[in-house]
Amino acid sequence: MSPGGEGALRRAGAPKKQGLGDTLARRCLQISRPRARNRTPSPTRARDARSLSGDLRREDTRARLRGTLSPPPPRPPFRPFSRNRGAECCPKAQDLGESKTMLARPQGRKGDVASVQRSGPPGGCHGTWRSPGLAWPACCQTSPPARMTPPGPAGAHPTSAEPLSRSIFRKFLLMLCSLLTSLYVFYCLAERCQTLSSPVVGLSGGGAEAGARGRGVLAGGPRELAVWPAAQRKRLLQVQQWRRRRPSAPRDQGEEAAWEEETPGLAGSPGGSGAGSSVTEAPPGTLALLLDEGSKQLPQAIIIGVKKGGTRALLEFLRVHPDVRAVGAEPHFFDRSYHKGLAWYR
Ligand SMILES: Nc1ncnc2c1ncn2[C@@H]1O[C@H](COP(=O)(O)OS(=O)(=O)O)[C@@H](OP(=O)(O)O)[C@H]1O
Repeated sequence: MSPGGEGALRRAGAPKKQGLGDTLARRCLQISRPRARNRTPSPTRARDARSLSGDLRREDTRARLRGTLSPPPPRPPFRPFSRNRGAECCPKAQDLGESKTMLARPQGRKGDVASVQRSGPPGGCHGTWRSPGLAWPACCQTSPPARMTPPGPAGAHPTSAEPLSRSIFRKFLLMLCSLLTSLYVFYCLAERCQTLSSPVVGLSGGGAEAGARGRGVLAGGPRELAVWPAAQRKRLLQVQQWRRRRPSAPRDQGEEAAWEEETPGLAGSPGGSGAGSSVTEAPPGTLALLLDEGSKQLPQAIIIGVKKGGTRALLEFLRVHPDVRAVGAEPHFFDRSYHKGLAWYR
């Protein structure tokens, strides 16, 4: 309304209204007129604004008493996963009929309460406040709502008991899994140790049990043989072959001696290597072979070569054969230790 609007109305002879509308119009004119000229705040304008808001409140109260203004709608019952959760949180918004506006268009999926929570303001409110002339409700700015737990019996805010128990349950599950895993690893290690310590016992194979198995050296068979180191495995195979090739019966002295000549290093023991043999009855070279001590025989072949002539490679190739037994390092007998004699060389 223009500054001269009131005078024009009076000149036109309009009846002077003493109601609230007239008062409001006059107040508005009084406030807007100096604002157009001078924008500096003055105590008079502040007083006018305060009295205007007081008038508005009084008018609102009168209207309520007269029943012209509808009473605020009742609050809906609590629904934990309802879309109107923002409105429940913000009773001010509900009073103003803005509950739908507050929940309009969250950033996440439609109806997703979690996404609605995420799209709220830093104060913790659920929705997006779309009314330009209204400020955020006080409850949204001061008290962010707890998660989707229902309120307590006294109507208090929901507590964080449920997430706490869930995290404890998760930790318990994690601990249980780690405990089971460590137990399984421990069991596997124990079984492995047991498997490694058994072949010496299997060598004896004494009595009827060994007889039932025939002439096997290892009680556990190839499974046990596989876990042994390569050198010992080869020794065991040698012993096994020696036992197979050895004539069992009848054993006359001549045949035995001939066979021992044929297989030096493996034979040469009066102890029985037959079906009922035990560790004590095994040929003397067997345990020594298993313990990698050697049988103190002179070599049957010697590799001679110049430095960098590939002698090491030749030795390794020959060592692969189960019937060949070679020394680990170069003995250097002929050039360094010849004076020590053949006893040392054996
Ligand atoms: N089959 C074959 N063909 C060609 N070259 C071979 C072969 N076998 C071994 N080599 C090479 O021989 C070198 C090692 O020889 P030696 O084992 O006699 O060396 S040593 O003197 O015993 O240390 C060593 O050479 P370098 O690697 O230069 O030291 C081996 O690579």
